[in-house]
Amino acid sequence: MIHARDLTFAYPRAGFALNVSALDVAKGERVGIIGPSGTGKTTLLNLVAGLAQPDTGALKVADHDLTALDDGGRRRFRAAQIGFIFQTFALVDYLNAFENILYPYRVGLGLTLDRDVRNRAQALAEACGIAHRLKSHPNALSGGEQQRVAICRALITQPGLILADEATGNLDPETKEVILDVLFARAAEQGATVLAVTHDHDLLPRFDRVIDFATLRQPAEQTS
Ligand SMILES: Nc1ncnc2c1ncn2[C@@H]1O[C@H](COP(=O)(O)OP(=O)(O)OP(=O)(O)O)[C@@H](O)[C@H]1O
Repeated sequence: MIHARDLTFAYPRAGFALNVSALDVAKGERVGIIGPSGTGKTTLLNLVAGLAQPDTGALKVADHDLTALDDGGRRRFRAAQIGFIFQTFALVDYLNAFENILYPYRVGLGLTLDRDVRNRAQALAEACGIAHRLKSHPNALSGGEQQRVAICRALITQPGLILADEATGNLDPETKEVILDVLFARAAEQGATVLAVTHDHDLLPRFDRVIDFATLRQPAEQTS
């Protein structure tokens, strides 16, 4: 599902350079990524999602060569393939929780919002314990509730690849387990792959494989 070779990416002004020599994740695998803050884990997820373009290297995701796609191609790839749970949630303030879950259908890109999708949104919200909050806007929701809306939004399109950036970081231990159950159950139903960054070592036994980010990342050249 994911094949990366000799990927490099830099934020020159921040003096940050990422170098991933090889990353391979099979279809249906549930892979956790651990590593210290600021080392580039989110940056790697952004590259895999096509939200950032590698400076050099090869990157194939779901049979798409991401280095060969233009902006529009990457947007269509994301809509069709990726569910991204952002560390900062990235909810839309002026939409309520239900509308936020359905957001991928607002931005078009060939997705059709019908009754099945609405029913799926309702079922996801119920499974995540936020069905009673669906009329509320993000600023009226707790951090944990916002995070669960973000998780439902990532799952609503039934993506083949779920990218999760600290997806349970704002949840209490019990809710964390419930939400991971929902995430993994939905992924299993869809045969989806999960690549999840986490600082939560209690959750690691639940993954098929855990990658220490340091083993992916070769010593970075300072670009400043
Ligand atoms: N948009 C940006 N512009 C410039 N520098 C950035 C940008 N985003 C991230 N960086 C820098 O890139 C480096 C890697 O950031 P990244 O968020 O990928 O790390 P991380 O390992 O996910 O960290 P954490 O575990 O704290 O979330 C950091 O030094 C950060 O300051």
